[in-house]
Amino acid sequence: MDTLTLIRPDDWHSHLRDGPALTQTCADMARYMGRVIVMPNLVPPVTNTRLAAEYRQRILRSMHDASRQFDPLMTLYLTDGTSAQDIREAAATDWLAAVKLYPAGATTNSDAGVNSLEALYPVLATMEEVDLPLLVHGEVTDADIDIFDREAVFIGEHLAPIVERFPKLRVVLEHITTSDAVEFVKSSGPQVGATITAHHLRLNRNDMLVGGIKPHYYCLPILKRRQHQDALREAAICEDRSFFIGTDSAPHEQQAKESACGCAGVYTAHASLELYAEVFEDLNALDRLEDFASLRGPDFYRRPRNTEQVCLRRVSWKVPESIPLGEEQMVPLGAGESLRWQVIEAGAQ
Ligand SMILES: NC(=O)N[C@@H](CC(=O)O)C(=O)O
Ligand SMILES: [Zn+2]
Ligand SMILES: [Zn+2]
Repeated sequence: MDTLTLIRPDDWHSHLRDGPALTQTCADMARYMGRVIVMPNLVPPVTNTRLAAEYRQRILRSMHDASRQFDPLMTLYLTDGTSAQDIREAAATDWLAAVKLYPAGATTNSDAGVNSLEALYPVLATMEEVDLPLLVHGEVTDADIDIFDREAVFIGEHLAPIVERFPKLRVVLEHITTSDAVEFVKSSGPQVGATITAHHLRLNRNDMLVGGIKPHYYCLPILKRRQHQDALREAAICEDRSFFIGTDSAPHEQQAKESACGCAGVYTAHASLELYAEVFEDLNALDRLEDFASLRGPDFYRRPRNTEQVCLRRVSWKVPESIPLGEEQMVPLGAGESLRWQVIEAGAQ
């Protein structure tokens, strides 16, 4: 098989950043994606509908030069101060698609995140009532919990109680990294979904740490051991439709990652579909890629499936060593390496 045609995918978890960075991130998204769930972890964070509307306008403006447009679906950043009124205002729009929970201190730009989840239960009750999904960065931040255990502990201590207490609340456990997460999602009802990134499908912690530390593989939740990677690969191609695409493409300037204290985040938007296609091919499951990338997400979010198509061609091409990010440069996943599939540009279809 030398070409692969899919209904146009969507990216259900992406960081576009702001300002000059939008030129590159939006152009990359526009090449593949019909809709993008835009993460709200700007500085300052996107905590209400007005800020989200302004951010959305900046994104739409920076798409002017892109070959085509994607539909930015915005998210609200949950804080200790989020009110039921904030939730109702968000739910009244059709472009504010979800609310994002960052435990305070868990990841990049999460200082304004939630300190006590239990204190926000009234807000979660409103979200359940108005049917606004909760997206979760699922890691505890306790200093005495090992970084490799933080997702599993979060699931047991925080996520399971939420899912039990709010049975109709739609929840997405974002960028899952462990077999514990896979098992939890499988054992929950269809209101609990999970996104899986291309880098967590392709890499494990040996890739990051053996033979020298690779700062461009450092992201949160951190890459886990091989057995967990295998569980994610199995989940991505299994019959359970709760697992779907979400790249967590997260650009950082090269200097900020190649540093004594490097930032967490991996940029994959330059080749998102190609990176997933290689994994699915390695698993002999290319026929499952469309369901994962293009169908399950809209079904979970209760939005129409896209009607356009994208076409990939089997051709070897080399990922650039670095690409622009505003005035700076960033190192994308697979920099300098060859990929086996390439999306044929929209104009050439
Ligand atoms: N995944 C990451 O390692 N980083 C993300 C934040 C996030 O999604 O946790 C970022 O914004 O850089
Ligand atoms: Zn996250
Ligand atoms: Zn993210």
